[in-house]
Amino acid sequence: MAEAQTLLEVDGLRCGYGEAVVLSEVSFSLAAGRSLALLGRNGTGKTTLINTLVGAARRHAGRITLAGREIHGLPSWERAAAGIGWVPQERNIFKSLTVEENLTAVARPGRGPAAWTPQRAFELFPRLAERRRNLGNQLSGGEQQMLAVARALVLNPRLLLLDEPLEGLAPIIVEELLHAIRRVVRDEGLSAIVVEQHPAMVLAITDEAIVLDRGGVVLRAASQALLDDPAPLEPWLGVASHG
Ligand SMILES: Nc1ncnc2c1ncn2[C@@H]1O[C@H](COP(=O)(O)OP(=O)(O)OP(=O)(O)O)[C@@H](O)[C@H]1O
Repeated sequence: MAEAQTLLEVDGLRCGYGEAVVLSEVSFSLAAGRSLALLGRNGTGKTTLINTLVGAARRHAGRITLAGREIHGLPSWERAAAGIGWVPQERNIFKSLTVEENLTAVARPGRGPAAWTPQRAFELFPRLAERRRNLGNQLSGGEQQMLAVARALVLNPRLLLLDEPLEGLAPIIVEELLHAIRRVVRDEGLSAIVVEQHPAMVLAITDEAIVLDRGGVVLRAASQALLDDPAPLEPWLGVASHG
């Protein structure tokens, strides 16, 4: 089998905020069509890593390469144009626009029948289709999260970054979101990095996992292997590795 093409390469990344260094040396790569769970205890720098990939935190050293192109010197909007789709923890949707306007305002044409359009996003999230004329500020937290994911999808990114997409949501919504994310990353093969503190759910929808601690990557393994035997997670996530 031919080796899958590398989509994202992070090499010797040192990053943080201002003068503060949160991650001292992070290196990993992600092949096209693969998905990665980004795990780690509270405050280990998961969000900082995502923010550095999109240009919202400070890179002190190291390289970030997307599809062979160095992007670490580019401003955020150029990274988005290069194919990075970002769903931040804060779900920054437009609250004074309708659901539909949130999608049409940012949609960018993709290639082929699998390209994401507002219509396809509504098929993925029927709850959003029902609320297409509602304003962003009339949505529940779960619906806002679905809209944030849908908005990232209609930009037709090459790489989707989801920062704790399940946090604080009701169980029924978590199920719906997981189902949708699985469809997008597993069935349709969109490359993705999914941040989570609690491994069980995210391991079930990703191909591989890395764990951050002590300023770098302390573990990398296949998600299925960690589901079968979570023991390697124990030193880094403690009891969380069971849940
Ligand atoms: N804007 C900021 N300015 C300065 N320091 C920050 C900022 N945001 C986060 N930090 C610090 O960076 C460190 C890593 O935080 P980060 O949010 O990346 O961790 P995390 O693994 O995503 O944690 P969580 O699971 O709680 O979201 C923490 O010590 C935090 O206090």
